[in-house]
Order: sequence, then structure tokens, then C-alpha cells
Amino acid sequence: MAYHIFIDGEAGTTGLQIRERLEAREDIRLIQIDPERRKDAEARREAFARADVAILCLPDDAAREAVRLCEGLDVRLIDASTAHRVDKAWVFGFPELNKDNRARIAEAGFVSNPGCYSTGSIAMIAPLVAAGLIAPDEALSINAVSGFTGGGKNLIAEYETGEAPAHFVYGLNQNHKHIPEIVQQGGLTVQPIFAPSVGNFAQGMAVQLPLRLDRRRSIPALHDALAAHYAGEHFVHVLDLGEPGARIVPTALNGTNMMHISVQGDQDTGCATIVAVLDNLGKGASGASVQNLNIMLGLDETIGL
Ligand SMILES: NC(=O)C1=CN([C@@H]2O[C@H](COP(=O)(O)OP(=O)(O)OC[C@H]3O[C@@H](n4cnc5c(N)ncnc54)[C@H](OP(=O)(O)O)[C@@H]3O)[C@@H](O)[C@H]2O)C=CC1
Ligand SMILES: CC(=O)N[C@@H](CCC(=O)OP(=O)(O)O)C(=O)O
Repeated sequence: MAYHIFIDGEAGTTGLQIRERLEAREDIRLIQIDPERRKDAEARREAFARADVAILCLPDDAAREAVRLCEGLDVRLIDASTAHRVDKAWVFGFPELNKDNRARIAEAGFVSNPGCYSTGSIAMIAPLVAAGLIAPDEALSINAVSGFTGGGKNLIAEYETGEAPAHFVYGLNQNHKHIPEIVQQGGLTVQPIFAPSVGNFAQGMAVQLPLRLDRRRSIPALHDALAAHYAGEHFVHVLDLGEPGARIVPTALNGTNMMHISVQGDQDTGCATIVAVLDNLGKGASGASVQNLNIMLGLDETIGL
């Protein structure tokens, strides 16, 4: 038996990498529409009607429109956009979030994938809030660097034509679209200061969470809480203390659905950083979509990843 899957926006950056991960699979039949009609509501509704699961790889407004097109149809949805991430009617698509979330994804009709920066941020913050090592109202800051594919076709074009700088910081008004989901799913009551940036490399990202240490919140305590949370997980690994060495490279996990989390710092000065490394198009988008699809279909979540 094969499952019928429709990737709405399959020619885009995220959609293309999902298609690459699915097209060789015997258990999946991809539903495709004539590229000329890719924005045609009728053609898309016909595709949704034939699908067991549809994956939305669209700008936010088009994702909202897709949900309207699916009204009355028996199709389950995974949305890679920002449109539904803090919507309580949708299950947040980070299976490793807590002990219940994988089962919720398995049963869900509507799954909203985290953003790429959010995946790294929430992966570090949520377990530490749950362990009482970060207070929900603590003044946190998050610094990050992403490859330019994170900005989709438009930013890719800027880099390919050589217009874009080697590195730039942005999100300076503190209104980045990932902040609401980081607050909600991180278990925070106070908005963190978020400082994203883009470098001249296609894929990969490093997300840093600087933290002050004290006697209770020591480097081993942070490490052990994260290691306990992710024990047994296939795609999220907490590195041993000292393992990353002096340099952490954002591109280290490119082409995979992995995320590595490491804790480093200096107990004497009370300064530490936790760092999450992932591929923005792997665990940050396309890989995560396939992992969630596998979970929703009741399959081994590592198939094709
Ligand atoms: N890139 C990344 O690292 C990540 C992206 N995301 C999210 O995934 C979604 C897709 O992003 P990304 O792949 O980067 O974006 P792209 O711009 O690369 O691709 C978007 C695709 O959607 C198509 N599209 C636009 N409007 C419609 C419509 N009304 N109906 C059907 N198709 C439409 C576009 O077609 P055309 O080009 O012809 O207009 C394009 O193929 C976004 O919401 C993004 O925020 C999430 C996590 C990470
Ligand atoms: C480098 C870059 O531009 N990144 C994008 C986020 C990419 C992403 O995760 O998009 P979604 O929120 O739709 O999931 C940005 O900062 O807006």
C-alpha cells in the first residue's frame, strides 16, 4: 500500500528538498500538478482531495489559503510556514519537545513545523525551563547565524547574483516572525532578545543561547538536564562536555536531519553558551517535515532521513 502525498509549493526551496527525500520511496506516491497551474486554486484543491497528507511549503498567506481550500476534505496537513505555529488548533511539529508531543503528532490532522531558528532555540530553552534551570521570566538573548537558503528563493537570488554581503545581521526591531513560537513553545513569559544573521553559505545554522551560571546552574547541570531530555532520541544529540572543541561550524550537519546541542563556558567567570547546530533545510524545515510525515503515517520516523 502506498500513501498519497501532495507537496504544495514543491518547486520552492523547502518543497524541493522534501520532494528529493520522498521521490525514491516505494511507500509514497507523490501527487503533482502541472507547474503552470501551481497557483490555481482548483488544481490545488483537486490535489488536496487525492492526498492522504499534504505538506504546505508556501508563503504564509498562501498556506492560509491552502487550509481554506482543504475545508471539507479528508486530508491531513503539515505546514512548513509560520502561519499556524502558535495556533492552538495545530500540533507543534517538534516531536522531541516533551514526552507527549510525538504521540500528538501521530494523531494530528494539522501539524505546524517550527521555524529553523525556532527549532534550535526551543530545543535548548524548553527542557531547561521544564528542569527549572531557566526561569520563564528570565531575560534571555539568542544569537544565530543561518545560511542564505533560509530566506527562500528571493534571498538565494541575491547571493547567486553576488549582490548580498558576506554576512549581515537583521531582525533588529525585535519583531522576527519566530519570536512568538519561541516564547510559546519554550515556556517563556518574557520575550527573548533575538539577534539573527545570515552568512554567505547556502545551508546550515548555529543558534546560541548565552546564560549566566551560578552554583545551581552549573555547566554540568545544564548539560545533564539536556542530555536526560534527549536521551534515546535519534535526531537530537547532546554532545559530551568538551566535544565540540574551540570552533563550532554551522554547516557541520548539512544534508542531515540531525541537531547537535553543546554546552560550553567557564564556571569561574559564570559565563556559558549553549549552541544548537542544524541544517535549516534539514531539521529546520524539509527533514523535519518528512520526520513528522513518517510519525503521522505510523512509520519508523527515520525512513528516508
Ligand atoms: N527556507 C527555509 O530554510 C525555511 C522555510 N520555511 C518556510 O517554508 C515556506 C516555504 O519557504 P521557502 O521554500 O524557503 O520559499 P520559496 O520562496 O523558496 O518557495 C515558495 C514556493 O511557494 C510557491 N508559491 C507562492 N505562492 C503560491 C501560491 N499561492 N500557490 C502555490 N504556490 C505558491 C512559490 O512559487 P513561485 O516561486 O513561482 O512564486 C515557490 O515555489 C515559507 O513559509 C518559509 O517561511 C520554514 C523553515 C525553513
Ligand atoms: C535566513 C532567513 O531569512 N531566514 C528566515 C527564516 C527561515 C524560516 O525558518 O522560515 P519560517 O519561519 O517560515 O519557517 C527569516 O529570518 O525570516
